[in-house]
Amino acid sequence: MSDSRLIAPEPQSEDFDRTLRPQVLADFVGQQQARANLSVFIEAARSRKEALDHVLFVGPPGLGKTTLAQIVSRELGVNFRATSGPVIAKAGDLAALLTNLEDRDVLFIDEIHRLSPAVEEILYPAMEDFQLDLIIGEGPAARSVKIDLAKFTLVAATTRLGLLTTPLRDRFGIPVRLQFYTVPELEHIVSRGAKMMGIGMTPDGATEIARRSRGTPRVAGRLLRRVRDFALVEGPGTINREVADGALLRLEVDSMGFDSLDRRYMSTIAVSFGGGPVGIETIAAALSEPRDAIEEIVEPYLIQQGFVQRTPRGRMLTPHAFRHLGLSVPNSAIVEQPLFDLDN
Ligand SMILES: Nc1ncnc2c1ncn2[C@@H]1O[C@H](COP(=O)(O)OP(=O)(O)OP(=O)(O)O)[C@@H](O)[C@H]1O
Ligand SMILES: [Mg+2]
Repeated sequence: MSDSRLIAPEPQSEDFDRTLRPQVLADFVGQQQARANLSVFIEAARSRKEALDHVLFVGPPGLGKTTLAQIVSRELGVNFRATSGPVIAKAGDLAALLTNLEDRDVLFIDEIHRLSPAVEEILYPAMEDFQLDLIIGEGPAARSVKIDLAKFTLVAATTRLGLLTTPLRDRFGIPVRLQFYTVPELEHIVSRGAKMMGIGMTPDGATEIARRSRGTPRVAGRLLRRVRDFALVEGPGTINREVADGALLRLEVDSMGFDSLDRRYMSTIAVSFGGGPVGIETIAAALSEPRDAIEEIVEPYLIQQGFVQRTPRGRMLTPHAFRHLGLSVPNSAIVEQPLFDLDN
């Protein structure tokens, strides 16, 4: 996926993430249910002076998984150590991290679905019994040693729950699924961001950006920054609806917040495959984009908005998508009931 994709929810270099990142649970907008539950569990763990149960954050990129992980450790008042699945190459790497933890510390593993199986094996007893089972040496001289670990909290994040093994999934006492944000929630985030950047913004300006942020705070922040540039250089210096709309159109973010890849995805299915059903591999090949990126980044929002459906026979466009593309709705686009959400 190209790095220049403006509304790409994955982090990009010039992100001003750090300044806008909420630091405490109370400043974290949206995800109401997740927030309410977390605050109870955190409070309980704190008052018992025990480690919080292991937490798994699941959801599309840019919804706040990393932010929440940091907030959890801050609210617990413990150390935060961060790593990620692909970085932990060997069992020994994880062992080194685990043995350095203190009681109740948070170990954050991002992209946990990308842990190697050998490393995952180490994690099971560590999570369950706070023990490391290591094999030292090889062949007949090999022996296993058990090392006691501090009672830590593993906080993990994944965009692909479906890629986690069941035993790993089952070891998280607190699974938290993050949802796309509503427009009012994103308005709140965008207004707060504008304030922090010291730029004026009218309520309708905030609404316009919020509506076109694909339900994703990271996208909202990025659009805000681009719109601010237009407002300062070519506009009235304040972000109102006209400025936001003009800027976003020039950035090829359409009225629904879809960008050129979203539109290419939908028009490929519409034009080349008669609206579907068509398999994900075929779509990926037609778009010359990696399948993972399409499944992780493009599809979740289009599905949530009801523009695409996952059916047992492949992806299908809904009438909304045809209308959005300005195409007539073919008879074949009858709404099929999705079997169930295959969960990535
Ligand atoms: N609820 C929120 N309120 C305000 N800003 C938020 C909120 N959630 C996320 N953000 C902002 O969105 C950006 C992305 O958040 P974060 O990095 O936590 O996402 P993520 O889910 O970890 O993404 P990825 O899957 O790519 O790692 C950050 O700049 C963060 O400040
Ligand atoms: Mg993250």
